[in-house]
Amino acid sequence: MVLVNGGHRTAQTREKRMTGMLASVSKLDEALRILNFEVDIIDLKQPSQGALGALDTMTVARIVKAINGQCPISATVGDLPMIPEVIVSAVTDMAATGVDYIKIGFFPGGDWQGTLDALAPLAQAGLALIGVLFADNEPELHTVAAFKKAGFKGVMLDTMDKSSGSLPHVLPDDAIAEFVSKCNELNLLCGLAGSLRAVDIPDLLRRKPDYLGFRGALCRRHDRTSHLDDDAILAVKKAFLQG
Ligand SMILES: O=C[C@H](O)COP(=O)(O)O
Repeated sequence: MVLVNGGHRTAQTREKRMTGMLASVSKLDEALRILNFEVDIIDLKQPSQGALGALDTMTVARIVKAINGQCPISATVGDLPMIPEVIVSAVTDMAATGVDYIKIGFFPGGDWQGTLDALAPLAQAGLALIGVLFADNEPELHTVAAFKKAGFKGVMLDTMDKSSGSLPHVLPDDAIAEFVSKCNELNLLCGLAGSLRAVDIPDLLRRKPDYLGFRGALCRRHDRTSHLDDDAILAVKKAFLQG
């Protein structure tokens, strides 16, 4: 079980093995609106700024205060270069907002190991860090062990190029299965995302990740930079229930 912020918010238990729904939102009114749909994690990001575009920390802090522990919250630190001091600074700033999880994209190039080494003390100090690997960047799945070693709480697979299709289109099923099983083996929270559509949900649920993450599928015309759409959100919720 993962307890954060003194344990008043609890991520789902590994024993339960139910897949939760992570919903990405970009502003306070969207966060309050998605709360009504009883999602499992509210993920704060600015989709117009990239795959893991960040919201400014003042906005994040305001949303954390408004949600007031009713749902776990994650936030991204942006599409940043893999320079240890740049990432550590962004993570430290984001941690001050009180979010439960901080998502860090591991983009091609740069100093991955140096970044992990620099983040390890923050993880040891209690920050719940989630590494994000990109399925359309030929992810080396053996790197999952390095996240565990650095003290990360979990790892997500997402896509960088949102026009490249949904995760099951860019990564073969056996690679997705291998990723989930590697995370389980290492007792890391495991998330799958990447332009997922409601039709992708049943097959991915069979892999039993801890979370499936969505932005585009929750929006008008499946446009991740557009507004949330209640019918689209309900279609995703329904696919979860039927899966
Ligand atoms: O963390 C999940 C992402 O926000 C997924 O965004 P997307 O569904 O538009 O690829």
